[in-house]
Amino acid sequence: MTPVSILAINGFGHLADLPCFKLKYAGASAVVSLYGGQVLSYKPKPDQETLWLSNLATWHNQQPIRGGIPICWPWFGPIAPQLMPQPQNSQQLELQPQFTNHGLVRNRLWQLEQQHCEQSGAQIQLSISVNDLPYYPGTIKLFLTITLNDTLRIRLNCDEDILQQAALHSYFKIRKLEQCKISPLPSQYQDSLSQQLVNTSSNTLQIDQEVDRIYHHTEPDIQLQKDRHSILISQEDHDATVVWNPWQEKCALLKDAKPRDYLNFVCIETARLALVAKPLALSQTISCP
Ligand SMILES: O=P(O)(O)OC[C@H]1O[C@H](O)[C@H](O)[C@@H](O)[C@@H]1O
Repeated sequence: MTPVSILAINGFGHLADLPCFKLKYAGASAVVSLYGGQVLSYKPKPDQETLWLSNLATWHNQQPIRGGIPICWPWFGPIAPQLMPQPQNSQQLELQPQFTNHGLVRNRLWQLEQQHCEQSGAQIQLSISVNDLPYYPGTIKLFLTITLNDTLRIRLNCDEDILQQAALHSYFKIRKLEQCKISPLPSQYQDSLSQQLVNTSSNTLQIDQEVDRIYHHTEPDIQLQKDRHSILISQEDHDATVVWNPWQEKCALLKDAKPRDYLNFVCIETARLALVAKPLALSQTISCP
C-alpha cells in the first residue's frame, strides 16, 4: 500500500500563518496555499525541490506570492483593452480602477472544495468565485485541481463561455542557469521585450540574458534539462508557453526577490492567451523521470 495523506498546515517556510495543505504520496510531497490557489513546493523525492519560492515572498497587503505556481486569470500580463470597461466620459475615465498584472485570483483566498486520498494519488480541489470581472456582470466560479502521484498535475477549469486568458506561471528552481536547456520550442516567438516576432534556427533555449518570450502553439511536452535532473512539463488546452527570466537589472527591481535570484529560477508558463469566449481546462503536469 502506498502511503497517501493530505494535511492542513498553518504557514509554510517564512510565510507565517499562510493556510496551506500538504499532500504526500509515497516519498513525494506538494504544498498548496489557499492564498492564490498556489502550489508552493513540489518534491518528487524528499530532497528534490523542483519549484523556486522567493525568500522575500510575502502574502500580506494583497501581494501575490513570488514563486511556486501562481495562477494568472482571466488575463495574462496587463489587462487587454477588450476586457476593460469603456468609459463614457472623462469622469468615468478618472475613476477607472487600476487592473493588476496577471488578473484577479493570485492574491485572493481560494476555498477547499474536496480532497481525496486514494492509491491513485492525493488530490485536492480548490475553488474561487469572482464577481468583479470588469467585462462581465455575473459571478464566475473557477476550479483548481491538484493531483499528486508519480507526477504533479495542476488543472484550472472554468466552464463558462466568457473571454478568458490563463497561465500556470511555474517558477522552476535551478542551480546552474548556464547549464539549463529548454526544448523543443518553436523556431518563432513573440518577444515581449521588443514587441517583435523573432525567428531562430534552434529549438533549444539556453538563457544568457533577459528573456520574456511567448511561444505560440508549443508541443504538449517540453523538457527542462537542469544540472542533475531533467523535468518534463506536459501541457493541455494551451495555445502558448511563456518563458521568463528577468536577468540582473530587472531582478534588482523586484521588491520580493534578491538581486541574484534570477540565477535560481526560470519560469515556464503553460498559457491560453487567445481572447476567445470558451470554457477553460488548462493543465500542466510536472514529472521528473
Ligand atoms: O512581476 P509579475 O507581475 O509577477 O510578472 C512576472 C512576469 O510574468 C510573465 O512571465 C510575463 O511574461 C513577464 O512580462 C512578467 O514580468
